[in-house]
Amino acid sequence: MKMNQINNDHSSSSSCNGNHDYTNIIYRVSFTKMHGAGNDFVLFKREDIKRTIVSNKANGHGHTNGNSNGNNNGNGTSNGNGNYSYVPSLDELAYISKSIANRKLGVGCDQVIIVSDSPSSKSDYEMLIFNNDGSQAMMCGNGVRCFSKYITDNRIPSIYNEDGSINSDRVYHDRPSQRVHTLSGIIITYPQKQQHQHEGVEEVEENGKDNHNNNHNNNLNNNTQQQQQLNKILSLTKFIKVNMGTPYILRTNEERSQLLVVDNRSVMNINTKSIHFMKTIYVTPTVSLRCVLVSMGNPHCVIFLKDNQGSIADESQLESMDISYIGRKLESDGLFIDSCNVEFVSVIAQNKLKVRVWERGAGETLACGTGACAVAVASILTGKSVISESISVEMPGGELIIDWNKEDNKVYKTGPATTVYSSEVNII
Ligand SMILES: N[C@@H](CCC[C@H](N)C(=O)O)C(=O)O
Repeated sequence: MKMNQINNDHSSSSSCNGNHDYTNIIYRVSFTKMHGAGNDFVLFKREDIKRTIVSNKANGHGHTNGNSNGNNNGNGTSNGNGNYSYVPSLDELAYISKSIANRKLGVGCDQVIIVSDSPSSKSDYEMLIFNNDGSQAMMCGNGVRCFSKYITDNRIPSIYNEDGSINSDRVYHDRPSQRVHTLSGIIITYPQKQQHQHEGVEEVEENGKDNHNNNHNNNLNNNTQQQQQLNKILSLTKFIKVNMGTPYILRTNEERSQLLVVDNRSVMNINTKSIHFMKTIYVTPTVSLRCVLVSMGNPHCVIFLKDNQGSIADESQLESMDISYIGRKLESDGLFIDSCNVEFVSVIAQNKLKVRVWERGAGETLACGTGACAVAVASILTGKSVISESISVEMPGGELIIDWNKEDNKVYKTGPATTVYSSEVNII
């Protein structure tokens, strides 16, 4: 479920009797740029996309209308000047995401995250994810923390009340947890759980209400201003905990055909025998790698450098090694049912791992949330880490804390979500 072929003709022109006909679609999107440990995102609500169609075909003069082109019949209502707020198709979302994610011609990001209404009362919101190559992703661990902060900061109401009834007045309720529908199932975030770093720092009201006399006021104002600035800085980053669900063994193409398994994954727990997930993969005719294959809702191929000494690099070379060659090679290896993300790991201590990631559809990123979970699970399964304690996964952009809970067999991840700025972008 990775690639959505982008099949849009977003502009067209033809020449007949010397006349030049054209139709152009222009999208305007209000967005927020965020990142989670350096894995960067552009977030917006589905309804924040406005579309204008500019055409001279109807009367030979410049003309705008609200009709969509042949491939994408979006629905919408015009405000009279050709600007349309409407429901874009999945093809259009892929096209828009790829354009926005372009680091030279757009805003630039690893993934685009689109906030949508939940498809059922079982969840509160829906999160759509597109990699920067325009392919749709099933899950994004860093993205879901940013999603959760974006919902809370912008007080975006769910269309469902907590009891499952329709929230017809669209009233926002702060919830201790948010159920986020993704292509790989429902992920639960805990937006108010401040953990690590800024825990316990008090926030004051913006207008500093408790000023009583003038002398006192100046000091208080200074303090209040400082405090307000601190609040602003603190509110830019929040530490959010996420229940990332159950880890799975990732099945290969061969296994799927041999075992006739319908799904490309099967559930795993701490007792899972290593035979199921350890694989030897040839990256050249003479170089093979021992990998652990894990699904955290999306596919991961975890390579511990210490298990592959002499093959690609020593553990001490993690920071300097070129991961793009093997990353690309594995991403497109026929072994995988739908490509994969690749993690390169150095074990610093029992529960401290250093990781670099090659993401399918995005290349090397500064961090990967699902990747950090997959690495922690792989480390426990292969006896390098212990399950009863938190595992620190350090990536080039920051640290994520992972806990695999033996009781419910779920993986919990805590890490930062940071707001960078909000703006608007045109896509032509
Ligand atoms: N950065 C992500 C994962 C994004 C999707 C991935 N590239 C895929 O296609 O599976 C994360 O933080 O998990």
